[in-house]
Amino acid sequence: MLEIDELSVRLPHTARPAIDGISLTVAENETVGLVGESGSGKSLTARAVLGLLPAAALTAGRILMDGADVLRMSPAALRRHRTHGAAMIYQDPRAAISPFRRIGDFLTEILREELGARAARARAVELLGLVGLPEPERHVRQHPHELSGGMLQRVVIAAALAGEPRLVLADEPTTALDVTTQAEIIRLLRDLRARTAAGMLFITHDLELAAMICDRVYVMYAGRIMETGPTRRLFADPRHPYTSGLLAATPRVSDLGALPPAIPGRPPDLLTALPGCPFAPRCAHVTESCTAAAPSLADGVACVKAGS
Ligand SMILES: Nc1ncnc2c1ncn2[C@@H]1O[C@H](COP(=O)(O)OP(=O)(O)OP(=O)(O)O)[C@@H](O)[C@H]1O
Repeated sequence: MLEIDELSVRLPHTARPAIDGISLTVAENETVGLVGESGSGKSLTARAVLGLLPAAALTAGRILMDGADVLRMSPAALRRHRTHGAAMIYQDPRAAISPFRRIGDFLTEILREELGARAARARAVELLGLVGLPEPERHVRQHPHELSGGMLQRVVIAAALAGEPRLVLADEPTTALDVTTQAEIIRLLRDLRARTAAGMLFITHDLELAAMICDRVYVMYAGRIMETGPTRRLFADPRHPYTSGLLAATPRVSDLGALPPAIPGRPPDLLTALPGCPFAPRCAHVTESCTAAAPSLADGVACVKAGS
């Protein structure tokens, strides 16, 4: 359904591409994780899929959605793509919905043009029921401040589902929520997956969270895919030192206050060119060949050591 083919995105006044030749697929009914630290290019990838890159960005490669290239769509095709093709669930529901608008108006905005006011309102009520809100008829008349963060995130999910999109892009959809609500939203997304044929690209910095919901995972670093594979395999047998580092650095309650080992150093910014493997400066297994040229993704891993 979604096939990203060698996508590169370069932003103005930068020394290297923010997205550097990534290839990625999502099939119908599949949930795929895109995992990595802040700044690795995850959100930019989602924006590219929606055709929402900054105007000054230079792109190469293709983003095929059911065979049509998003990077070459007409404005009319793009508009259609953003409701029925791919829809985004954003991180912070309070930032996504204007505090002055009723929930019903927020939802019908997307539907009114196609369905007319009456049918749009009925559909809004139906959608609120679909995402598990207890009193849809009442909620359409309410303002955002009358709902909790978790309820509002359900409204945002309902809005994303309004056009029955083929693909849902979920960008850190639970980061702004407390842990109980986070678990409820993950359960809802899993449940919706069983009831719709939509595929999902689930973006997170949290590998554990990705494991709860994703069939496959892509691990991204400095605009490149470092490793990819079925979630279970990736967890049981991480092959790239970055994946192992991310897993080891995930805090667990059972550690009883002991801090997990962090990956030393910071991810690189966009102002320095990186001739070799972008992870090399932080990698415990670095060899001379790592800094000479960036290893390409072969057999699911982009690493000289893991690939040998
Ligand atoms: N509109 C923009 N203008 C300039 N730089 C940008 C723009 N959008 C993103 N970037 C830069 O591109 C890089 C990738 O950003 P992106 O938001 O995709 O990362 P991310 O992995 O989603 O991180 P986060 O989890 O913090 O959102 C970062 O270095 C960021 O500063």
